[in-house]
Amino acid sequence: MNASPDWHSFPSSEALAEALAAKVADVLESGLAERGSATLAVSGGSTPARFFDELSKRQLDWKNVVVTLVDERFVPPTSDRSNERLVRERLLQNEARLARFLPLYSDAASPDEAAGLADTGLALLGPTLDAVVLGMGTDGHTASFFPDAANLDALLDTEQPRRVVAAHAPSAGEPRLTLTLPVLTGARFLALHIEGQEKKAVLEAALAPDGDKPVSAIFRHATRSVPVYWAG
Ligand SMILES: O=C1O[C@H](COP(=O)(O)O)[C@@H](O)[C@H](O)[C@H]1O
Repeated sequence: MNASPDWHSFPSSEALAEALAAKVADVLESGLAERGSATLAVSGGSTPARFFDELSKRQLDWKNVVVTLVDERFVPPTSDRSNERLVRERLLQNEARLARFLPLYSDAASPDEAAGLADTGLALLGPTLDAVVLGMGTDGHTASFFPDAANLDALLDTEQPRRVVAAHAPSAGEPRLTLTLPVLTGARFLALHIEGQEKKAVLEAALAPDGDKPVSAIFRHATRSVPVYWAG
């Protein structure tokens, strides 16, 4: 299916962060009410920090929420490139300090071994994540689906049995660990959070009928409409 983007545009990053935090908190609240626990996978990079600040202040039964990452750089959490570090510093604070965190990174001998360990951990969260918030780079990558990833076909395989795999792409800077396409598109709530005119133009091109960026695959294979949270 080709999921239509559902644009939510905001005049500022602050307004976006508040609205996205309210929506994600609602989704987690529903998961908690229906199943007694809820799962959330968030992206790293520079965009989500304000959203994390807002979400961390929401009143929820956080001790029954598991937070994990959409993708991670193969660096320890002490690195300023670590997505885990960002989540610990900006999301697992305030009310959300009680949430459990499932890292993708581990001190394994290789990214592939770390991905195997993270895959086992993710399986314990059940087949369907409650909420996933993706980001996107100006090259059209989302998660760690980089256009030049050597294993892009495996990352974007709709039948991929693994939940987490390693990604090796020269443009990524370091090896990555990433959730795979079926885990992301199968989430009960899946949103894309982008900011700025440049990313808007990249996404519009990716969503054109001939769009062929990694992020295009998300919309092509999502099972329901994907809200795009955008601030100019
Ligand atoms: O490398 C990454 O980049 C994307 C986008 O990051 P941003 O800095 O442009 O917001 C992010 O979604 C992904 O999680 C991260 O690992």
